[in-house]
Order: sequence, then structure tokens, then C-alpha cells
Amino acid sequence: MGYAQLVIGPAGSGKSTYCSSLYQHCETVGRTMHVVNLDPAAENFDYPVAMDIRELISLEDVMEELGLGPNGGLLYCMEHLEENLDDWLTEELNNYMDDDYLVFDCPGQIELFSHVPVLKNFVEHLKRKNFNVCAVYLLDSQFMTDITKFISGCMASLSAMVQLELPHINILSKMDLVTKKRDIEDFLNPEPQVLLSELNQRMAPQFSKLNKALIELVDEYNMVSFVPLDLRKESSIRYVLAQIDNCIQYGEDADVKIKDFDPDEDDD
Ligand SMILES: Nc1nc2c(ncn2[C@@H]2O[C@H](COP(=O)(O)OP(=O)(O)OP(=O)(O)O)[C@@H](O)[C@H]2O)c(=O)[nH]1
Ligand SMILES: [Mg+2]
Repeated sequence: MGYAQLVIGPAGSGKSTYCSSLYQHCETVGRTMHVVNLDPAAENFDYPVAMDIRELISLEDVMEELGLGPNGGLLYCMEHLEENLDDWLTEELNNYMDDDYLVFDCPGQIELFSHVPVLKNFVEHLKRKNFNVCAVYLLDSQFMTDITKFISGCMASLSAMVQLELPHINILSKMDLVTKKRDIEDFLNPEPQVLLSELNQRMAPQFSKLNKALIELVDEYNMVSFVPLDLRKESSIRYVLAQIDNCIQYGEDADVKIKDFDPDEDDD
């Protein structure tokens, strides 16, 4: 059994920075994990790249040879990845062993996890290869400062949740940029009634029915739980990682193994 995080979220939400901070954290605590680059447009990395989509296909080539723009080119690259799951990905995954922990740094184009099936098929492939996978959805705390942005962030996260059908953890990134902690707290543990009245204040009266339906949706799916992440704090990274590990049952088998090798136990 392998373990994997699929790190997704809008462009610039801090996915690659999160991956590299997570990598450093794991180094510090003596834990092995591998970060995989799935962004064909990425150029600079703050983490050692364990697997790299750019070895399969280069965005530059695609744009040049097919005359595509950056976003169309990216979709082409991802579809190419989808077509190569059985050979390229399978071969790459063969380099990893049973208990390995992989973190996939995904591109930020939102259509990848809301419209096209590539990530869904990618995840299905990982599952077939015996990986426990969790979606880690990053949302920039800077976009959580008012109710309309909050709702829009929730909807984007929900669309990924519905598409991928994975255990799903929402993370509020860049908490170091939040100066007024109280503004954010309203959104970390929101009261549906408070959200609704704020939303009604912002929107014209004819939206009140829609507002009610949206808040009910957000409330019922219990998707409003965002875990704050402040990369300056080791304790914050540790907490986020523990939540995710729990989600993919990482560490549960390890406990059993430690027991198996208990030196104090008689092996008669
Ligand atoms: N202050 C602060 N800035 C951050 C943090 N995380 C990321 N950033 C900055 O936000 C910008 C985008 O970060 P990335 O990690 O590249 O974001 P990304 O989600 O990988 O972006 P794409 O791959 O382009 O979608 C960079 O300028 C980062 O330095 C954080 O925790 N705090
Ligand atoms: Mg990135």
C-alpha cells in the first residue's frame, strides 16, 4: 500500500510552496516522502523532483509545434499524461516501494479539477496501483476576507470534491499574511445564519432564495472546514500533515509493524 496527496487549488494558491515546505518538514523529522511535479509549465523547484511530467512532455514543445496558447497547451499536456497512464506513470511508479509517500504538485488551472476527467483518471490509476489518495485543496487566505469570495472558494472546492470523489481536505494557505485573525475565524468555523445574513446584505434582494440554498449546501456538505496553514510555524505544518495522514490512514500500518518487530516479545 502506497500513500499519496494530490495537491490542487487555484493558480498561485501556494501549492508548490506547500509541497516544498512539507518536504523540508519531513526531512527535519526524518520521514521519507517524494514530491512529484505534474505541472508541465513549472520551471523552478524548491524541492527535489522525484518524478516529472516534463520528462514525458514539454509545454514549450506543445505550444511551438501545435501553435497552442499556455492554457490550451497545458490541457494538451495533461491529456497526453492521461493517455500514458499505463506506460509512463506505471513505469515511474515502479520505482517506488510499498510504503512510499508521494505528493503530487498539480497545475493551478481550475478546469483540471472541475471540467476535464484527467485528474480523475489519474487518481483511479493510483488507486489501482494500491495507493491511498487524498485531495489537498489549497485556498489562499487572502481570498477569504469577505463572504462572496468565501462562497466562491467553497464552490470551487466542492466541484473538485464531486469530480475526484476522494477524501478531501481544505487548507487555508498563506496564514502569515492574515493580519486580522478575527476576520478569518468567521470563515474557519462559520455559523450558517451569520453567513446568510452577510450574504443577503451584499446581494440584491432577488438573490435571497439562492443565498439560502447556497449556505445550506455549504453547511450540509460540511465542506466549510478549512484547516489554516502558516508555513512559518512547524506546529502548523505538523498539524496539517497529521490531518492528511489520518485521512489516508498513513501510520496505522506502521504501528502494526512496530508491534510485529517488538524486541521484547518472545518469538517462540
Ligand atoms: N506570504 C506567503 N506567500 C506564499 C505562501 N505560499 C506561497 N506564497 C507565494 O505565493 C506565490 C505563489 O506560490 P506557489 O507556491 O508558486 O503557488 P502555486 O499554487 O504552486 O501556483 P501555480 O503552480 O502557478 O498554480 C509565490 O509568490 C509564493 O512565494 C505563504 O505561505 N505565505
Ligand atoms: Mg505550482
